[in-house]
Amino acid sequence: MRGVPARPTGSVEVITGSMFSGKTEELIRRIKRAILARQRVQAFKPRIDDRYDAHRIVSHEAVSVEAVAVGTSASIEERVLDETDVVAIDEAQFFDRGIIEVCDKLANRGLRVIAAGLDQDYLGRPFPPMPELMAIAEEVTKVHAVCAVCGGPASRSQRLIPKATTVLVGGAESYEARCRGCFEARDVPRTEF
Ligand SMILES: Nc1ncnc2c1ncn2[C@@H]1O[C@H](COP(=O)(O)OP(=O)(O)O)[C@@H](O)[C@H]1O
Ligand SMILES: Cc1cn([C@H]2C[C@H](O)[C@@H](COP(=O)(O)O)O2)c(=O)[nH]c1=O
Ligand SMILES: [Zn+2]
Repeated sequence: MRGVPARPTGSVEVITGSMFSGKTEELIRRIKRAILARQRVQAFKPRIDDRYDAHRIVSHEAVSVEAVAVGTSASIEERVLDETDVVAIDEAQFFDRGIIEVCDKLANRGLRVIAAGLDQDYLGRPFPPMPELMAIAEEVTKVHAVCAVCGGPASRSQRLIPKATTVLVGGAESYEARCRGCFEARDVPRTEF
């Protein structure tokens, strides 16, 4: 019949924002709704993020769902089963650039891909591969935390400890959410020394 797609249309959804903005909570909410709709969901997280649980995606409020920890984007592609409807990925900023093609391919196969990750690093720079993932996504949701300094909507992650590497896994002991005005792009906190 004319106008009726031959296969289900896949899509890529990105949930992004600063730390503590509710990205993981929103990802888990979408996963739970998909399961309620009897869709088959596979969830993944990067192996590097060992903060709370190796086999679960866990929010800062300790809400969690089961997930497989993988080291590379290729391992996600290898593990996706034929019968899977939804692929959910947390901490997408920690994956290699291949994650863009993997998400694109899965969506082209008809799957719904939902990826959550930081849009900016501790200096306020775009956090690869998130910008490209956002570019190929059908839908991008930006969520905001509460600024730890002024209480306004926070879009940035302030690093609180003096470490000048892009990757530094951590939580509230190492980072706080800040708005544009309160954020300071620097490696060493002024108040610490
Ligand atoms: N500054 C903050 N702003 C908003 N939520 C915060 C803040 N600090 C802690 N939280 C908690 O973090 C939760 C969001 O956690 P989570 O979904 O894991 O965020 P993200 O994945 O974006 O880091 C909120 O529901 C709230 O309880
Ligand atoms: C800003 C920034 C963050 N990280 C790390 C810190 C956490 O382990 C994750 C973000 O987790 P969340 O679920 O968004 O709270 O990323 C980093 O390695 N480098 C950075 O610049
Ligand atoms: Zn502020």
